Amino acid sequence: MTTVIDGKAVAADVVAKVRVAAEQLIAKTGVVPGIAVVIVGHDPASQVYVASKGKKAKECGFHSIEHALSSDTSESDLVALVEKLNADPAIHGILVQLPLPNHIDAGKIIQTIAADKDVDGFHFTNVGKLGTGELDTAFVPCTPAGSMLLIERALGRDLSGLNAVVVGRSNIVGKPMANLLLNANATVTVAHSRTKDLPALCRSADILVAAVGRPEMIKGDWVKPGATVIDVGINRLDGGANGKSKLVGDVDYASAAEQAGAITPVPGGVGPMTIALLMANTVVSAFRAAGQAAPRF
Ligand SMILES: NC(=O)C1=CN([C@@H]2O[C@H](COP(=O)(O)OP(=O)(O)OC[C@H]3O[C@@H](n4cnc5c(N)ncnc54)[C@H](OP(=O)(O)O)[C@@H]3O)[C@@H](O)[C@H]2O)C=CC1
Ligand SMILES: Nc1nc(=O)c2c([nH]1)NC[C@@H]1CN(c3ccc(C(=O)N[C@@H](CCC(=O)O)C(=O)O)cc3)C=[N+]21
Repeated sequence: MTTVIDGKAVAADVVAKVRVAAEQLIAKTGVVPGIAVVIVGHDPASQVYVASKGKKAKECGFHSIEHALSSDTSESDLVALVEKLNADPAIHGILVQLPLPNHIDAGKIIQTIAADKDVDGFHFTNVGKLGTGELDTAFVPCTPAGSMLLIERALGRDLSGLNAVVVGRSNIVGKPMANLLLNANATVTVAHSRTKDLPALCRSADILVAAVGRPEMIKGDWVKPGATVIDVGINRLDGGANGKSKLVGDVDYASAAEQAGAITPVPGGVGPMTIALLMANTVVSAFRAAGQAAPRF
């Protein structure tokens, strides 16, 4: 039987733990975890994510602020805002929603965020710590960290001896995902647009992570029977109910579910975990700022 991995339920568990941790920190030290989300421009999908981040932050008992800037905001104004947030003791986590408008150098903005408030885990310091296995003091990017929690829950054992294939090599998903799997002792292959015979490579995977951005690209006959399939893809297609767009992953769910041992749906898989791990990283940051041993998630 195929297990459908319920990312929504696991995310709700994580959020509940974050809330308890925040209450304990507040009771002990008076420090209230604070998160600032910055959005530039009016991309509708980005606005949806930013709204749900604010809502979850309130659920966790955090101090939560949002800066919505117009799409013609200059790079120097954005740098100045990030520097102000870096210096604000009430803020423990800063997230600048990506993508940014073309006239702003996203890399420059990311490196301006103080590494100890970089709850996205995109700053060089955090990338380096993940690469060298310093996970106790790193911030790990939320989507791969959330995917890893789902993998651990689905498999319930150490990953030694298992083959993992990550399709996609972006800095925000594919590469950090590969590093996490390697840290967990899986044997990892990272595939991308130049990979030869991707279907055959995917068929070798006990753990298959799809982070490609191509709707339903990975078919059932690319999936090894019994494999754990994690679909990171979020693709909006026309033709949903009531003229709305329909959300699909990078995996052809219907055919892949026939082969997989466990599989994440889209929506309701990795997406909710991303937001839950953002809350987890923020509460961890607040514990560190207060000089307290941080909880683990
Ligand atoms: N659930 C969530 O919380 C999140 C979901 N996402 C979703 O995950 C997906 C990936 O995001 P992201 O990593 O930012 O995307 P990017 O566009 O940055 O990276 C896509 C990767 O896929 C590879 N690729 C593209 N086409 C193919 C192909 N035909 N065969 C093999 N590899 C291919 C690219 O290869 P190359 O490097 O050679 O170009 C690249 O490495 C998207 O659907 C995005 O919306 C992203 C972030 C969070
Ligand atoms: N600095 C930065 N950090 C990010 O982490 C970041 C970002 N920029 N830019 C955009 C991507 C994308 N992302 C998602 C978050 C939640 C869902 C999510 O909650 N998805 C729901 C569905 C939501 C819907 O209906 O649209 C689900 O899959 O069930 C999806 C995608 C975070 N990202």
